[in-house]
Amino acid sequence: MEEFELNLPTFVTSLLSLLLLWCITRRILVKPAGGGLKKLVRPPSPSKLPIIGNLHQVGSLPHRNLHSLAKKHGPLMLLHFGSVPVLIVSSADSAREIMKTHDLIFANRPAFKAFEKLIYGCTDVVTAPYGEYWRQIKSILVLQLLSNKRVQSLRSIREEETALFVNKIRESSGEVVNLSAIFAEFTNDGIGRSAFGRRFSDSENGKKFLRLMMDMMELFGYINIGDFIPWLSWIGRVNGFDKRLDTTATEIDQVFESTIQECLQAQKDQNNGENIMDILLQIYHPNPNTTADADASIDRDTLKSLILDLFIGGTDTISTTLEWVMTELLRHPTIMEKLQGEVREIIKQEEEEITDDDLEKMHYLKAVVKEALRVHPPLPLLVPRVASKDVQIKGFDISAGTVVMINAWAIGRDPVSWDDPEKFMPERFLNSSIDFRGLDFELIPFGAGRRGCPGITFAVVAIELVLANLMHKFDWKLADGVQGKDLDMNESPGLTAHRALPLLAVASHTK
Ligand code: HEM
Repeated sequence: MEEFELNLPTFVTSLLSLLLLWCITRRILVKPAGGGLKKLVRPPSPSKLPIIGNLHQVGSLPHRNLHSLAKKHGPLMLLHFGSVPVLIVSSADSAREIMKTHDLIFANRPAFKAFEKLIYGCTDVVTAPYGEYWRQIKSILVLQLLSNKRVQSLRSIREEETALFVNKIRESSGEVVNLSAIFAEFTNDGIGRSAFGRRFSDSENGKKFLRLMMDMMELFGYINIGDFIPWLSWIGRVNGFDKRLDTTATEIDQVFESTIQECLQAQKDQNNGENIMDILLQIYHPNPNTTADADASIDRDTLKSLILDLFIGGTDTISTTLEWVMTELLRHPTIMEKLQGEVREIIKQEEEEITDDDLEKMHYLKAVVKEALRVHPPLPLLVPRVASKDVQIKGFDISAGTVVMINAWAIGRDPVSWDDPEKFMPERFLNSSIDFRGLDFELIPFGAGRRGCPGITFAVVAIELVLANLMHKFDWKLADGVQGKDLDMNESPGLTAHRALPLLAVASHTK
């Protein structure tokens, strides 16, 4: 009988090969309930490169590049950013599947390093993992800070800031004004006053905070290779990304600490009008005589991260919307005239204040804002979600851990949902019930479902009020004789899609 000899290298090699084969087949084959092996059906994918996957196809304006890819591969497309599977959703139908039918499975957010470092370990509403903690802080945000009652109570701040902003334009009547810069200052000061009771542009600390916010938004927009290819995360240490994260996080915290101390002092001196920081300090420190330090650090971090959400959510998005609304109106003078006609018909006197009740009567104004949000959603890819378990979407198998990006920019231009989608035509909304509150998936600039934006009312009232004032009090034309058709329409890279070039226009006072 031939003796069986154990050849160790051959045995180890065979064992490893079998193990590898098992891992590979396990990835692509699963056992269905009835037994047997079933091949997983993945959404179509463009071809990818080793290691980086499809990262090279994303470019600096991902919503545009992904839209072009989706035209070839379909409204559900599977890409790979390094080793991470990323599902790109580009139709209303597929978005409904993600944010309504399977909303719970897609209620999580991916944990990117920039979020973790800059937002106190993802302790805020935007980036917190789905679960009990997120539910608690979202309800604080929704019920205490962004409720209709609160939005109403912040009305005087909104109106005062709008009046200041109108004055600033009036003073530069006949001269070129940089509307992009004015909109950014307006939203920062509005949120600054609502959050801390003071205008940011007035103090050194405030100016520093604004600079840090800009750094933060830039860092959020940066693709950190380590988030997608973990074994390359050392690159962040070499290229300075990690250092920038650390420095920005430390500086933001210093500004927060001194602002909290100022607010506590102002509370003691009773010389502060109620603002969001005060409300948060009351929630976490019911006894006004105890200092915030006495409490657990999570409370203090949560407080800071909730304030950060107001800035992340409520400044860039609102100013970007205003920038694009005015861009479209300057490109379409007939639409601007029609809108001015509506506003001036409702508010007859030049010095009359525009109230929230007046806004309710301005149907064309609402249609103009909707149309601008359709073609220029400020967050064109919304905020990414992640699948918490395996699920089937429209017959395709999606694995747990897949990141999901919903291309609201592409959905707003989908000819399946919209006639003449490239045309700026507010009239399409006049006899339509389509709204942006998360029920109509062809128009989702604010997302939808559990993780949908809680700041819609806050944002929309601010945008409508500014726009109504701009239309009521001024006539507008583009600066330097630029014709509407020649206006640069490029977007800048980053999380929010601003105009690449500032919007320059000339206002003249209405007679
Ligand atoms: C034009 C203005 C705004 C736009 C276009 C916008 C858009 C969005 C989008 C697309 C999301 C993600 C939704 C999803 O995943 O389904 C979101 C989430 C969020 N927004 Fe807004 N937003 C705006 C204004 C605001 C304002 C004013 C605030 C607060 C003051 C705010 C606070 C938030 C928060 C906290 C979340 C996270 C919700 C969660 O993950 O549970 N947003 N927003």
